Amino acid sequence: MKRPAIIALTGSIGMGKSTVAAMFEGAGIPVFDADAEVRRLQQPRGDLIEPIEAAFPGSTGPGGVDRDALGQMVFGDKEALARLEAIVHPAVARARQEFLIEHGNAPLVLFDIPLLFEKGGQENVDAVVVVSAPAEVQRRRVLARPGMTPDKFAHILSLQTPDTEKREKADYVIDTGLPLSETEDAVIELIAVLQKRFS
Ligand SMILES: CC(C)(COP(=O)(O)OP(=O)(O)OC[C@H]1O[C@@H](n2cnc3c(N)ncnc32)[C@H](O)[C@@H]1O)[C@@H](O)C(=O)NCCC(=O)NCCS
Ligand SMILES: Nc1ncnc2c1ncn2[C@@H]1O[C@H](COP(=O)(O)OP(=O)(O)OP(=O)(O)O)[C@@H](O)[C@H]1O
Repeated sequence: MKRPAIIALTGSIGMGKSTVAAMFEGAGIPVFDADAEVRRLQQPRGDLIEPIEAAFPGSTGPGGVDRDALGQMVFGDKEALARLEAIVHPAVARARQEFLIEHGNAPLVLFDIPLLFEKGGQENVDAVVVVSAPAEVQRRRVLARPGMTPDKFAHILSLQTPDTEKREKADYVIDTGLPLSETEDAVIELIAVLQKRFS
């Protein structure tokens, strides 16, 4: 059965996945955003509220999952993070399958998957795009975020496949250390290459 070519977009914290995914979307490519799906499912009445509250008492409230509180419970505790992932990731996988069915006639779709290499998902996609910028650019961007500390940043980095390894494993690398307009030009060029490759 014909299905869209699945392009995975990944990259480490602050490398620009969301920004580049928005560029693909702006160019008409359907985008599945794993992180946005997690946020949706963690909102009030979302499917993940009950199981997360049961596993992490006090981590939800009237506003849904309190992500700062939950982050404090899981970042720094490998066992707790694994328990959270076991709740969240199957729900995301289901939503991704539904998305694929919904866009069954598109030639290309983009899956924005922050933990693609960490979870071995690269086997199930047709091409992998990695967003990457110099480490000092990444650091500056991430430390500018509210609530981020050098320790938290270092810890999250330690959980993620190193950028150099991601670049090596990528089919295509998008440089996000450039001015936005240059990255956007590179994205448009890449879409043309992908359309040709998967036509
Ligand atoms: C723990 C939560 C509530 C913290 O939310 P918060 O808004 O504070 O942080 P945010 O989601 O922006 O994550 C910050 C950085 O940590 C990274 N990160 C998030 N979860 C993980 C993880 N399981 N392993 C490694 N890195 C992670 C993100 O890619 C990002 O670079 C949230 O990250 C979450 O629900 N994580 C579990 C689901 C998950 O694995 N999501 C990532 C892929 S879908
Ligand atoms: N050329 C560029 N490409 C992408 N992002 C850029 C570029 N120049 C500056 N930026 C800025 O860098 C930031 C990248 O953040 P973004 O949320 O896209 O990263 P992310 O990889 O999705 O992060 P996280 O893994 O933490 O969710 C944005 O504020 C964006 O405007």
